[in-house]
Amino acid sequence: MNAIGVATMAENYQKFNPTAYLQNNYMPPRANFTSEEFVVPWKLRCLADAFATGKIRGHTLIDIGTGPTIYQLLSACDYFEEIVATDFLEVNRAVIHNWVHSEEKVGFDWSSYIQHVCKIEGKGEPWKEKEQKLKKKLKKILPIDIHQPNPLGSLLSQPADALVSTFCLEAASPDRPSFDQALQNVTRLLKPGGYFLMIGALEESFYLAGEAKLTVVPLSEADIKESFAKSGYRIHDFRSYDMPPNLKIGVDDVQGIFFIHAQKFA
Ligand SMILES: C[S@@+](CC[C@H](N)C(=O)[O-])C[C@H]1O[C@@H](n2cnc3c(N)ncnc32)[C@H](O)[C@@H]1O
Ligand SMILES: O=[N+]([O-])c1ccc2c(c1)CN[C@@H](CO)C2
Repeated sequence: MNAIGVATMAENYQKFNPTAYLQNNYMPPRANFTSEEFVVPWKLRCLADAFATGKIRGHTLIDIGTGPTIYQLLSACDYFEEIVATDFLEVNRAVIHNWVHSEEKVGFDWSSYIQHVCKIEGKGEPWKEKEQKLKKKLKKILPIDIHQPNPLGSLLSQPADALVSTFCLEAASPDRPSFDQALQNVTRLLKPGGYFLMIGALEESFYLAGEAKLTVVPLSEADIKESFAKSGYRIHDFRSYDMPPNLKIGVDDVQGIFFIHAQKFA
C-alpha cells in the first residue's frame, strides 16, 4: 500500500466540507430531474433497475463511503432488513445521523430524489413512506477506512449480503494499486455470492469540497472491469454516462460516470 499517498489523502480529507460538496453535486444544474438524460436521474435509474430484479436482497447491506448523501440507498431499502452507512469522516457520519434522527426538515432536502425514485419504481409508494422506511433501516453509521485489510475493524460481526458504494474508492485512493487493494479490502466485507453495486467517476483527477481539493485516481471503463475481475467478481451489468458540457461546472474534471453491477464468486 502507498502509505505516503494514503496519509496525504487522509490529511486532505480533514478539510472536506459536506455542505459545499452537496451544493456542488446534488443541487442544480447537476440535480435536474426533468429528463433521464441528466446525471442524477441516470444514477437513480441504474440503482432502481438493479434492485428491481429482486435478486439483490438479504439481511444486511453496507454502503461504503456514504459521505453526506442518502440517494444511493433509496432503491435498496425494500430489500434489506438493515442498512449500514459508513464513512471515513465524523463530519459526514454526523450529517447522516442528523438526517436519520430528525423529524422536521433539517439539513439537506432529499425530497426531490425520493419523489423521483418512487416515480421510476412505479409502485405508487408515497415518498414520505419511503423516507421513513429508509430512516428506520439505517441502523448503523460506522467509521471505515478502505485502506485497512479489515475496513470496519472489529465492528462487523458477519459478512454483508450486498455492498453499495458511490464515488468512494477512486476518490479515496492515491493510485491504481491502492484502488485495487481497497477493492480487495472491502470485498472481504461481502459474503461469497453477494452483489456489489458501485457508481463512480470516469477519468477524473480532482474534485472540490469547500476548502478541500481532493485528488482522484483517473479510471477508465477497462480499468474498472479489470479491477473487479481481479477481485473475484462476475460482472452482470456495466453502464457509463458521458458528462455533458453544461454539467462540467468546475467543481471537478470528471469526464463520465460508471455503474457496475457485480457478483462476488461463491
Ligand atoms: C466523493 S465522496 C462520495 C460521497 C457519496 N457516497 C456520494 O455518492 O456522493 C467520497 C467519500 O469517501 C470518503 N473517504 C475518504 N477517504 C476514505 C477512506 N480511506 N475510507 C473510506 N471512505 C473514505 C469521504 O469521507 C467521502 O465521504
Ligand atoms: O454528476 N454527478 O452527479 C456527480 C456526483 C458526485 C460526484 C461527481 C459527479 C464527480 N466527482 C465525484 C467525486 O470524485 C463526486
